[in-house]
Amino acid sequence: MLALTMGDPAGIGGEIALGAWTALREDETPFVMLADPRWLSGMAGGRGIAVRPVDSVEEAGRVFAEALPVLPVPLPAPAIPGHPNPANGSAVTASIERAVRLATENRVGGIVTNPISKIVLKRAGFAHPGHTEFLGALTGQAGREVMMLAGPSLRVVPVTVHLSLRDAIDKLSTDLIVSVARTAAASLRRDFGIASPRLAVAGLNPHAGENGLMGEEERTLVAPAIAALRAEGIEVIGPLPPDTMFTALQRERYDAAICMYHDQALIPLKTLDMAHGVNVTIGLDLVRTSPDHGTAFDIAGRHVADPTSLISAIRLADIIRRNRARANRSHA
Ligand SMILES: NC(=O)c1ccc[n+]([C@@H]2O[C@H](COP(=O)([O-])OP(=O)(O)OC[C@H]3O[C@@H](n4cnc5c(N)ncnc54)[C@H](O)[C@@H]3O)[C@@H](O)[C@H]2O)c1
Ligand SMILES: N[C@H](C(=O)O)[C@H](O)COP(=O)(O)O
Repeated sequence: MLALTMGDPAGIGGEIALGAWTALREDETPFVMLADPRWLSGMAGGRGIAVRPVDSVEEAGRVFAEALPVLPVPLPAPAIPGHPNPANGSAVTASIERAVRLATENRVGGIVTNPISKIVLKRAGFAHPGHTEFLGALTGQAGREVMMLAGPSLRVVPVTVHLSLRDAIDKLSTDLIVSVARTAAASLRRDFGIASPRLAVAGLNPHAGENGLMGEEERTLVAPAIAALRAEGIEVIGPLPPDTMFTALQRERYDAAICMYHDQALIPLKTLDMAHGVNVTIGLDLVRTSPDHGTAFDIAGRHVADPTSLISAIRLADIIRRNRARANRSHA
């Protein structure tokens, strides 16, 4: 059993959750949603989908084939599609907190999060840049969390995440590149079952600096990180020119691309296959995945949102849960 959070109730989270339940109800990956059942029922009625408030994870397991089970998290204000309201921020974060608690108490095998709006939550007093950092704090493992986005033909791991480009470049360091890449290699082994992971590290500048002609960071920051990783026995190539490292031919050479900033990583991933991309938090004991898109306020309420990325996220959370259980058994 997995726990699915509510996300911003003015976004597409409810719609795609109903779509995911329809696709997965006969599957072996049941989930329970932590949300306001009245909000979900309002959306589900017109689509002939049943939503069932439940009191426990066990009850959720019993009803999953017939109805989308919901552990109630009441919304303080009405949810209007496309019009986010910071007054609902407390319920959005409560849903995440309860899901994490269920996971840390081993009542669920992992959590899948629906998209939140960072700016709306900030207006509601939320102190974290996004889920990734919030989950580190909630699990008592702050600083270990790393973002990976995984698609059918590419995995990317940004070294810096929700920062302006200027701040991201200032934050880059050899130590940070090494620690993020190390976490990625460990996750590829434990979560994705790749015994000898191959990493590719991107340069920061055009042409990966071209020997200092277009920037020094490849020589001063990235190359020393690659040397340190190789010294630890990790297979690494780079610094690669960022404009060509995502071609089909280049992608054959590695299992994950370590990227210097958010868009260097996420643009190729989402352009190649947004529907099947999944955001995975690696480095924590918690299993957490999420669709690779946001709240999509522009289409919320129209019932045109594609649930494929959420379905992929639920399936991947279950795969990671199983891979970790297998790895733990073989180490026992
Ligand atoms: N995991 C998360 O919580 C997460 C991830 C990304 C963005 N966000 C948040 O989402 C908000 C909106 O961000 P954005 O506009 O940059 O990105 P977005 O992914 O919400 O939307 C970008 C475009 O893609 C479309 N789109 C997104 N998901 C779709 C789906 N499932 N089916 C069909 N079309 C879809 C949208 O309609 C929009 O045109 C921001 O507040 C951001 O913070 C949250
Ligand atoms: N950077 C992610 C994306 O653009 O898809 C996203 O904002 C999610 O961040 P969290 O998982 O930390 O909320």
